[in-house]
Amino acid sequence: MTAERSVRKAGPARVDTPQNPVVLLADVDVTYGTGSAAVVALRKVNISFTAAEFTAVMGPSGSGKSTLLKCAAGLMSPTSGSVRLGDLELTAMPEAELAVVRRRKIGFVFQAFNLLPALTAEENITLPSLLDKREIDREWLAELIRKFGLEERTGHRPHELSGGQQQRVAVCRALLGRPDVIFADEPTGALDSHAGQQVLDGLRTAVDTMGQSVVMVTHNPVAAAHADRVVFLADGTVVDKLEKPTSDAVASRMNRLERRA
Ligand SMILES: Nc1ncnc2c1ncn2[C@@H]1O[C@H](COP(=O)(O)OP(=O)(O)OP(=O)(O)O)[C@@H](O)[C@H]1O
Repeated sequence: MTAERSVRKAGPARVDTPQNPVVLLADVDVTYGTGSAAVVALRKVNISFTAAEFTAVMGPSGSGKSTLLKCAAGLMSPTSGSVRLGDLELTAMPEAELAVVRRRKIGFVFQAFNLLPALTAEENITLPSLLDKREIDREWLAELIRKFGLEERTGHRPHELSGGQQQRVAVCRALLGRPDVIFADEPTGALDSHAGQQVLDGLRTAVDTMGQSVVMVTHNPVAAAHADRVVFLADGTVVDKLEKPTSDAVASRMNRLERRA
């Protein structure tokens, strides 16, 4: 059986949540290494992410943000607990099946853009769909290019684009396949504030007008203030949440956590 055909449905959810979550982590623990070298990176994390919701994940260095993102995106398996994407249980799913799930259902945006230098902006945007032998929705592609202000740049290669334009290409690439969720790891970390603002506005628009679920790790309170809520981690545990965050409120909670760390 091909990996595509064998992507399994999970059993009933173990945790009730008010809305149908796109991603649900239940009792997730992650320990790196063993014995005296063991590092506990996540402890009993319970969290869900829903459609049309923009979540920022914050916390001091080493608090477990990247580990949380990797588990939620099926890039690593937790030591124990459950990670569900819709009705798919990702833990213990064989890697070949996970790769298909990631390709079809998850969009990624990284700090370092990760564009292929030899390809034009448009080729970078369409590459994952082509590799997956999916037909390109040309209308959707044109709409994304327009929304992200890249009409004059589709034929340019990454080195001919500004950092902000490169990241907008990466966001379009993530959105083209209409993923269930987009995970963004410090998407504005390498950008100046104006370029960062454009990328964040694009993600915000994707949430508001396309019902996209976006989960973003950031160190920047101004970036986090674009989200609907901020989840704060400390020592591998969710210690706080802030709805409708302002950058001042986020900065003050982060100060408190950093003093504690
Ligand atoms: N591969 C690994 N092997 C051992 N320990 C690891 C590994 N990856 C992460 N850790 C440890 O797990 C903990 C959580 O790391 P993680 O990278 O998730 O934190 P973070 O909040 O993303 O940090 P930062 O903000 O500095 O990127 C840290 O103590 C880190 O040293």
